[in-house]
Amino acid sequence: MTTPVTVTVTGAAGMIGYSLLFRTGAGQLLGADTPIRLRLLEVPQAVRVAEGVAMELDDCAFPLLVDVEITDDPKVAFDGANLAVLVGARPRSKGMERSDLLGANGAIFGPQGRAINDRAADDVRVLVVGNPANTNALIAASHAPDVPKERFSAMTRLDHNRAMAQLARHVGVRSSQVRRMSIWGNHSGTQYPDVFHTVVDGRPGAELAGDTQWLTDEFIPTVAQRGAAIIEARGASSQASAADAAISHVRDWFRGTPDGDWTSAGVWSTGHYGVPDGLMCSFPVTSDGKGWTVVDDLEHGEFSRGRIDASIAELVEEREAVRALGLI
Ligand SMILES: NC(=O)c1ccc[n+]([C@@H]2O[C@H](COP(=O)([O-])OP(=O)(O)OC[C@H]3O[C@@H](n4cnc5c(N)ncnc54)[C@H](O)[C@@H]3O)[C@@H](O)[C@H]2O)c1
Ligand SMILES: O=C(O)C[C@H](O)C(=O)O
Repeated sequence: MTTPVTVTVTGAAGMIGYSLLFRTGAGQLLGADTPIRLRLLEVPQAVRVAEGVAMELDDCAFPLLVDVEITDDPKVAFDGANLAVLVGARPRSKGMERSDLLGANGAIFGPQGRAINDRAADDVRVLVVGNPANTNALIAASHAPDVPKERFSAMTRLDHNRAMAQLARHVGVRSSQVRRMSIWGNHSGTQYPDVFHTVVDGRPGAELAGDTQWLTDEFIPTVAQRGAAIIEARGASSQASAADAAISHVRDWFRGTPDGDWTSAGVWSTGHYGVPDGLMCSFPVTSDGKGWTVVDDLEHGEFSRGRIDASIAELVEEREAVRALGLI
């Protein structure tokens, strides 16, 4: 049997964890040929719930699931991790300012970044799901100086999938007929879902983008505000779709994106498209199974550029805020 891959999941007792862990056990994260050793990290008061989740994982008798360990200690959780999926985060509570939220999450993602640096396997890759995902990823990466920055990514795959579904519905095709969607910027209301470079049922998406009213009044706000709309409808944030997006993100990262297509992920910027260095910014990306590569040379008109710049400005603001708090 192949050597098991050690996967650490934080926030294992939470809602996304409850979807993600069972699909992981079933082999959907890394493929049906890869045995997995799971390490679950939770805060002390949620360890008992995580133990219950682990009991249910046992009861599935997943052939690929070699072992499940639960801990409240990041050093133990990330020991030997080949993949870390950082889901656990501090949600925004009533009356909490954005800077309070960034500060509270900094206190989580800083120490976790440090523990990944000190304890994880040499080939560790880290996906940050917990919000604010881009800036949490930036904080974690900043505390892991020995881990190459390109091994960290922030999840914008849910936005990507939402954009594919909305575009497919608008055109009247299946989402499998939409290729080359791109999410630019931050996983927030300022994100820019870009249809200009899509190919829809073999036709250039730029033709559809001619319908500026649909783009501006429907498509962009629907995608960018979808998380809030789900919270309003369910009374809880996206759970199954977020777990599904995490699965797709990891699968493409480890097994490669399909030929002729790309996906979207928040990655460490190194000057692509004029984005300042060292921001965890969403770009269109491909993977050869070893790592992400930003898709180069896409041209942007004024409409797109203005929106991309607005989202980058927000990422810069968040970086300044966590810098001012001494978190990076
Ligand atoms: N990037 C995205 O597209 C996306 C989509 C949906 C949700 N999210 C975010 O994902 C996060 C988790 O969502 P959820 O619905 O599972 O929330 P949840 O509140 O149900 O679960 C979060 C879990 O994290 C745990 N946790 C908190 N601090 C921790 C720490 N220091 N170490 C380990 N575990 C810790 C909590 O105890 C809780 O069990 C939230 O921040 C949410 O906003 C991101
Ligand atoms: O949890 C949220 O605030 C929303 C979430 O990031 C989402 O996009 O569904």
